[in-house]
Amino acid sequence: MLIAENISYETGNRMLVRDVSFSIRPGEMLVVLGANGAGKSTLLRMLSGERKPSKGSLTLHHKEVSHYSAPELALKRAVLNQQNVVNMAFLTHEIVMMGRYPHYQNDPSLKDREICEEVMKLTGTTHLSERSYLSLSGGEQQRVQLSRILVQIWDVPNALLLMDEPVAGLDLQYQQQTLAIAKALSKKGFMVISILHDINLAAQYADRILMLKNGRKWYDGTASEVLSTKNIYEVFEIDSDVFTNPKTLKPFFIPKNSTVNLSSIS
Ligand SMILES: Nc1ncnc2c1ncn2[C@@H]1O[C@H](COP(=O)(O)OP(=O)(O)OP(=O)(O)O)[C@@H](O)[C@H]1O
Repeated sequence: MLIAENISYETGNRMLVRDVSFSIRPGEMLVVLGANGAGKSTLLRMLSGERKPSKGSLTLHHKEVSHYSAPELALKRAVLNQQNVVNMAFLTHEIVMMGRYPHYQNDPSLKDREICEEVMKLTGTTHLSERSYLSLSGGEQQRVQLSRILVQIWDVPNALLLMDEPVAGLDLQYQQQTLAIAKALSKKGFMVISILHDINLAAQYADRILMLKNGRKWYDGTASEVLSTKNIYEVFEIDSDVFTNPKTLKPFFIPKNSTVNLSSIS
């Protein structure tokens, strides 16, 4: 279980995240929504252990995240960042195997190789295996990075999977596929926390949604509880209609035309 109690992050006299509390159990998928600059990535960096909260308590499986060593954390949680910079011409399968580094000393075992094969099949990247990572398209690179973090925790019970905009740059099929994989892993016992910008995808996949505004937790609940026209306006300053999808009974969001003043264009 991951429990955040009043965690804040301050840098240069600026509070980027303020007094956020929530918890997530194995089996749950939590989506974090909020406008640009709301503090979503900063929150995720605290959850991953990359940044230590300036205040508050953050425990993973009953132990403060900051008390885990880096190798210990690598065996408990995996992080898909917004940007993954790779400068060297690694082959795709080598990038994926990097996710297994925490699991072996010198050479990967048969199990490590089998996990990589299985995950690459799942993410539709097997055919890219022998290609140079640098020659891949943006969406293909994103799927390879997803594979890398999935192999890291594939065989770890109750692992924490953190994803910062995992569907950015993916086509419609792979957006659905990526979130379906994340959801299936949560049902298998993972704790999944993902930042998304697409409200309808959030409604479709999240067990719970955390809405952030100005670094604070604004709303926390199921899609039906938090995704209303009023709440969306408060958090994103956008007018919308929110209907109930008759098939899924989940909220369905349609934005209204932007009210931005375009007179300087005409
Ligand atoms: N090291 C830093 N020093 C000062 N300000 C920072 C620092 N890192 C982030 N910020 C600011 O903190 C705020 C929150 O940033 P963060 O990346 O967490 O937002 P976000 O919600 O993930 O945004 P986006 O949707 O644009 O990715 C932003 O205004 C950002 O400019």
